[in-house]
Amino acid sequence: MAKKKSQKKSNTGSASSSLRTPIACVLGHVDHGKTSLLDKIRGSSVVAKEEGAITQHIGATIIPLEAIEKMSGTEGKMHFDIPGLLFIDTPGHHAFTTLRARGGALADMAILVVDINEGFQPQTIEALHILKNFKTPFVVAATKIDRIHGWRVTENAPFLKCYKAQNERVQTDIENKTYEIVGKLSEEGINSERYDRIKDFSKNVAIVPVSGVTGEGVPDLLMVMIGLAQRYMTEGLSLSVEGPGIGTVLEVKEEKGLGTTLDVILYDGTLNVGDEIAVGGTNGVIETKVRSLLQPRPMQEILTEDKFERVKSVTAARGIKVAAPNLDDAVAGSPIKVIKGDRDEIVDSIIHEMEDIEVKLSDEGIYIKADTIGALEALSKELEGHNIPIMRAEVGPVSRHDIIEVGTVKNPLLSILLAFNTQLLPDAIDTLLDNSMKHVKVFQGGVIYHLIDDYLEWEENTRREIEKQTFEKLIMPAKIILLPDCIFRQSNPAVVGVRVLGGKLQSGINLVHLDGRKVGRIKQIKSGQDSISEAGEGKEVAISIEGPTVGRQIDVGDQLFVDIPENHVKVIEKEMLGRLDPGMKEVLEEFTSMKRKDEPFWGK
Ligand SMILES: Nc1nc2c(ncn2[C@@H]2O[C@H](COP(=O)(O)OP(=O)(O)OP(=O)(O)O)[C@@H](O)[C@H]2O)c(=O)[nH]1
Repeated sequence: MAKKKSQKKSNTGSASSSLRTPIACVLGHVDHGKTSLLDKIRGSSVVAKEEGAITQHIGATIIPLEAIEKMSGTEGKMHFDIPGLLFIDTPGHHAFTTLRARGGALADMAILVVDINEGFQPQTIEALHILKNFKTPFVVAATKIDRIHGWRVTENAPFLKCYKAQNERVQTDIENKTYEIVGKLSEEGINSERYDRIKDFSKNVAIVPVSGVTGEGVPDLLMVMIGLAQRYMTEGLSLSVEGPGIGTVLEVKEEKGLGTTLDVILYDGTLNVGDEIAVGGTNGVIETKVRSLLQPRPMQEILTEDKFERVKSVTAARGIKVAAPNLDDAVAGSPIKVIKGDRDEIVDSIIHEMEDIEVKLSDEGIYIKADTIGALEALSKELEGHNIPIMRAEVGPVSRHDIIEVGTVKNPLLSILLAFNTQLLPDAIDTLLDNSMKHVKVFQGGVIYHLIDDYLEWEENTRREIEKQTFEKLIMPAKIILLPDCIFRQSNPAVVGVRVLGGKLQSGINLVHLDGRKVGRIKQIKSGQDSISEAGEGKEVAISIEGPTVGRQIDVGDQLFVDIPENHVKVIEKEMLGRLDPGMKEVLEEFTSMKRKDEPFWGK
């Protein structure tokens, strides 16, 4: 398992007292049970811990170690320094990629949710690629085990305990389905195993069978996560509680009576009311002062008028709402830092982090836009995987200017804009309707693989259409022989019976002898009384040829080629060779070798 980037070691207290709560995100395919699992994790830990002890934060929930130990029945049996786990409340890869910190993912670890009955689906793979790109350690939760036919429910029980209580068929079913997931992960270059069979967690991804509804396996899942964090990530989790606060903006939200506020995950240091802060905005870095820090009121006080409780100071890691002036332009996913020490350096570091987009750009390619840096990166990585080149990548809504830029791209397959999770501004829509922008195509969507699939499908169809138009105009190879007893007219035009020996004979084209001498142009092809435009291999037809006289320039038994122009040969050899039938290919080879006898590079 990859380690997170190491962070500055804390200089306060012992290692154990300075470990912060690891931040976890839940990812996976639509409907595979992300929300249910998160709810279950929150719900069962509320049960496990006495009322009020579980802390619901802004945008996140902390599951304290004590609650995890109680659920799994491991209290006092093992020693952990990790204080618990902080789960980001919004599941899905959009949240994951938006939440950035230190140029990577904010989440220290992740749960990849896979419905055990459905297995890997497109978004599972997409999520896996994102986790791989960010080098985020993860655990696979194989959900919906309670849907396996014959499953005996033992609510919220550890997995192994309830696994033993199942009949043999159910056990075999789980084994097989788990190994299907192992197989899929292996295709992606990842070793994995059911968690209880893993000896070295640094080399294998753990798969924990769970139910987000009946709760089996949830204690095991949490234990595995705590264990992983404790054993492999402690360096990245060291924390200077007393240092200036650093966090990531989860959401920019308008709140009644408070104006624009920021929901922030504070992952390092302390944030106080009155602190000066810097945060990334659409028009540069915003510098402002914390007016208030707010957290949700405890359950029992929910009926009071004010839904938030004010606090003076908070320390990492936790979710908190920040109220301050001038936050309207703040951007979700941007860093937020307490200004202490060198102001310019802090502002620069925010600018740098906001601009630090890892997208490989090409000289020729499509345009992409997304609502956040993380989303842009995730999209670009997936495009890279499909070998789709990107010329430009930007954060923000699609503007008129963007459409005009795309409009300058001449290649019809690349005058494309993919807008991921971001809107088209009204002037962009107007511009798209303009006649001069007819070749510009915009794809919009909120699911990366849908967006890419839509584009690829369109691209394939358009490419085929363009090829069809090009190929329809091409003169194709053909070789014919003049048949005996079929001279219908000597000349002006000569009308003769021929058999097509190979290729496709078209009217309106020129014929040459096998040595290249010119013969004349086919005026018409007739099959019986019908005039036809082309004749394939084996067909016997009558053709009228302008130019030659039978008995002089041509005669019975002569074999003739269609004279293919040089630029047509180029296109056929480059683009169509794979699609030519063997007879046509053979004729093309004969024809080009005749042409290349004197000019080796003819048609190349
Ligand atoms: N029986 C059973 N049903 C489950 C389980 N997990 C989820 N479901 C059901 O599956 C459906 C989808 O679950 P969600 O938790 O909403 O899935 P999700 O991945 O969050 O879905 P999106 O937010 O739409 O991506 C719901 O009807 C859940 O009740 C499970 O472990 N067991």
